Amino acid sequence: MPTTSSETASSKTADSPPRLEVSGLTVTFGGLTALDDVSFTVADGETVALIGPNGAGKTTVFNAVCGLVRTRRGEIRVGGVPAPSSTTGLLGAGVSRTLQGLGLFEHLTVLENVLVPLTSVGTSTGTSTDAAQEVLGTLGLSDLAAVPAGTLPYPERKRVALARALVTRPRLLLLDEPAGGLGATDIDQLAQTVRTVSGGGCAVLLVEHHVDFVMDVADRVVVLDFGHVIACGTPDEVRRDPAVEEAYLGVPVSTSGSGISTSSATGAPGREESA
Ligand SMILES: Nc1ncnc2c1ncn2[C@@H]1O[C@H](COP(=O)(O)OP(=O)(O)OP(=O)(O)O)[C@@H](O)[C@H]1O
Repeated sequence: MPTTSSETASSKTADSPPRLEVSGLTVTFGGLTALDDVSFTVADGETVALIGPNGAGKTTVFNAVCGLVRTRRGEIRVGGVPAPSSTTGLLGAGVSRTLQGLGLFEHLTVLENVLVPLTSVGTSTGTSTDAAQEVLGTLGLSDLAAVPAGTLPYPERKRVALARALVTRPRLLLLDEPAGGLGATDIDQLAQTVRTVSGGGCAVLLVEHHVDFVMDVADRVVVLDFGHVIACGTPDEVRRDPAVEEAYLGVPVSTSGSGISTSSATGAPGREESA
């Protein structure tokens, strides 16, 4: 069997607690079970991708980690202790996230947007500005620091949102569809940024439909379908898993090269494409 479910949905570090540990997470919305007994971990320096069809429960995992939805059962631990539920508590625990909708303050400048989380945790003005300028430089945004965020093209706005998530130097970074809406050059740059961040010891959990990007950056992939973990493993293991092909990736059309190409030309399959 190329992959298993929750048994191997964990990283292999035994000495220290995982940066993120999700155990038996169950979330319901009225009569709908959005997540059912979901378990996985993300270790320091590891990049784990959550993939699955639309409505599989990926964003609900993020919202549960951030205390935005009530969990019916299960436990979420960050660095070995129960995850805080407030924004400031999460920032204090080294947790940062981006949003699918970016959530930028469009009338504020790029620099002001990036300063927001540092203001929330009471970092001094000088230290904040230095940190913000540094992350803007890293992401190639220095020249845009004084520009209102709402006037920028989508790829730049997306980088601003990433800069805002990185400015606190997170130990756990949650990225919600970071490659969505980006072209090939921006995706390559994003992949390099993710590698640099995880190479510095940050645990990265990303939700993403862009399969090629996922297979490029992820150490492990957790596949959700209808709120269940149906597979977990390395990108190659997950690609070869028949259950994943059936639920999400579609029928393989080529097995040459380093991995399997899927029938999706966009690299962004959905539930309807796997029928
Ligand atoms: N606040 C909510 N109230 C009711 N149902 C919800 C709520 N949030 C999510 N759901 C439902 O829970 C299920 C999982 O949704 P979720 O957004 O987590 O899926 P997803 O995998 O992130 O999907 P997508 O890829 O489309 O973003 C869906 O059926 C969705 O309609």
